[in-house]
Amino acid sequence: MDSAISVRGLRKSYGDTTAVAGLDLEVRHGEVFALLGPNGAGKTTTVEILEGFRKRDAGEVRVLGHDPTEASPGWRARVGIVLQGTGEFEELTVAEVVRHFAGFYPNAADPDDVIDRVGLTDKAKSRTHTLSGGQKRRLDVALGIVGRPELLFLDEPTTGFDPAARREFWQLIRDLAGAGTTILLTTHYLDEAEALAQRVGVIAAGQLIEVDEPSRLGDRSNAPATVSWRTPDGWQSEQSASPTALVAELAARFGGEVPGLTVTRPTLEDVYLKMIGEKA
Ligand SMILES: Nc1ncnc2c1ncn2[C@@H]1O[C@H](COP(=O)(O)OP(=O)(O)OP(=O)(O)O)[C@@H](O)[C@H]1O
Repeated sequence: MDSAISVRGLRKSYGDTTAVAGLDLEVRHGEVFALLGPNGAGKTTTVEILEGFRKRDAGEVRVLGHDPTEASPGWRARVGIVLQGTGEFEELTVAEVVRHFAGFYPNAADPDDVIDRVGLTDKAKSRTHTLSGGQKRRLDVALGIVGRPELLFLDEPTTGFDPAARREFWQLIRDLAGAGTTILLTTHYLDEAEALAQRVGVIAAGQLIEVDEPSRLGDRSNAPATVSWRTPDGWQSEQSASPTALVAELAARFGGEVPGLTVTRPTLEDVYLKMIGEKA
């Protein structure tokens, strides 16, 4: 089956600065794919090329089967983009802005339903300049999904959200994914990538250096575990490739409960930081 996004050898420079240096990427239909990478790695440049907002210097790009530089209105209607900020509509209410945007699409969702899904029903009659930062981001999301896109681009969607709002937003993303929407997410929150994405790709210095499921990235699932426990002299830890055997041995040694026992493996953040550290 064709990929929703297919990129081969993508390159883009700004003067002497190489932003994207031969990047390859495949995003399957219906998956949530998270792009991770440090500041300046080339994520925004890549995503804006895929959205048809920037021209590339070289490489092949297909988004829903089309080259974004030749974007037709029909293609645009199938692609949802969550932009940051709706400053020009400050005097309109939330409901008015969402209805206005719904008018751009041939097959728009019901605006009231979209407002409800992003949790802004209480604010539907408020002017947008009175919204909090997190509420403005929810409105941005509403505008990105009102056209019922097949593919949704989300650039750092939960920056500024409180923890409860983030969980609600994650549920919205899961609902959209469950309904078959393909989602390309950029985020600096590793827990967000882990919670939402089937696969994550790490960009460093303009190239995709690894792609895998979050639980397997950097061979994380095979990494040694750290087993820690308390002894009369203080804490002790040991790295072990077979932590179950070590825990059994400790249980025998202590004759039952091992004081303060924890078994941990590297987190997604641990493997990610190691990966981009090696690349730097
Ligand atoms: N319009 C521009 N003109 C000149 N240089 C640019 C422009 N846009 C981006 N760059 C440069 O290209 C490189 C990649 O930037 P980009 O915004 O794609 O990174 P990013 O991975 O999205 O970073 P962040 O996580 O900080 O958003 C950086 O060195 C940046 O300074």
